[in-house]
Amino acid sequence: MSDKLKNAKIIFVVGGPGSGKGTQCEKVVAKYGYTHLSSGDLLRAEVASGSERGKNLSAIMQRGELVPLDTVLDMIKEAMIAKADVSKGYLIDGYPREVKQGEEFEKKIGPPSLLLYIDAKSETMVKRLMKRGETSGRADDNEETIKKRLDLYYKATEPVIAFYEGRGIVRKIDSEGSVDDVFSNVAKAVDSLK
Ligand SMILES: Nc1ccn([C@@H]2O[C@H](COP(=O)(O)OP(=O)(O)OP(=O)(O)O)[C@@H](O)[C@H]2O)c(=O)n1
Ligand SMILES: Nc1nc2c(ncn2[C@@H]2O[C@H](COP(=O)(O)OP(=O)(O)O)[C@@H](O)[C@H]2O)c(=O)[nH]1
Ligand SMILES: [Mg+2]
Repeated sequence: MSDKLKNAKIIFVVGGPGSGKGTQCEKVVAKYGYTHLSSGDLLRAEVASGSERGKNLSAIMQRGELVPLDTVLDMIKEAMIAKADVSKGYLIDGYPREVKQGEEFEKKIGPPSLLLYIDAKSETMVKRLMKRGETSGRADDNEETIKKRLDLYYKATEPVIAFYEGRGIVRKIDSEGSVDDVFSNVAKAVDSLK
């Protein structure tokens, strides 16, 4: 476990693609001053940098597959350490994507206090992503890749929720409603930490 992050308050934000994780995280940042780290955003920044590592990542992400565990974890850890002196806590968005990622995170960084499970129906997620794709410029917001991302979510990521349920830290949030309705439930869960 890392020294600088020893007492860090950590919230995992898990849910399917397009469920509204990023949207809710922004609101938690505004209200609670947490640091938002989206693993997808970190990877996209690496791709945008034009680095050799970024080129490899780009192809994997366009196929809707998972990039190697160590790559994402190192990026998250670096970003956490950079904010350690000023952060009230961390929202880790879009990670863990599989149980193994959670286990490695805990070995290298520490345990989460809460897992926010942002839950929407698959039709809702597809609809939101197709709409987001009109303006996002994301290479993976297209019908074919969305389908692969959803399949992988149900296969690899849903077991993560069951894994942490055993520890009693999962709060399931229905995200079919409006952004503000969803946030009122997210806020209750975050408040329960204090
Ligand atoms: N821990 C992670 C996070 C992201 N990715 C890669 O980055 C892509 C985009 O991740 P993210 O932005 O988190 O996408 P989604 O959750 O699918 O969508 P959203 O931004 O809508 O949450 C994933 O499909 C995957 O290829 C990954 O491999 N491992
Ligand atoms: N109606 C509705 N739309 C939402 C909600 N949350 C997010 N969206 C929309 O759904 C899309 C995906 O949201 P995003 O936060 O990027 O989801 P993520 O993929 O889980 O990070 C965005 O275009 C949002 O505008 C919500 O609670 N209600
Ligand atoms: Mg997102």
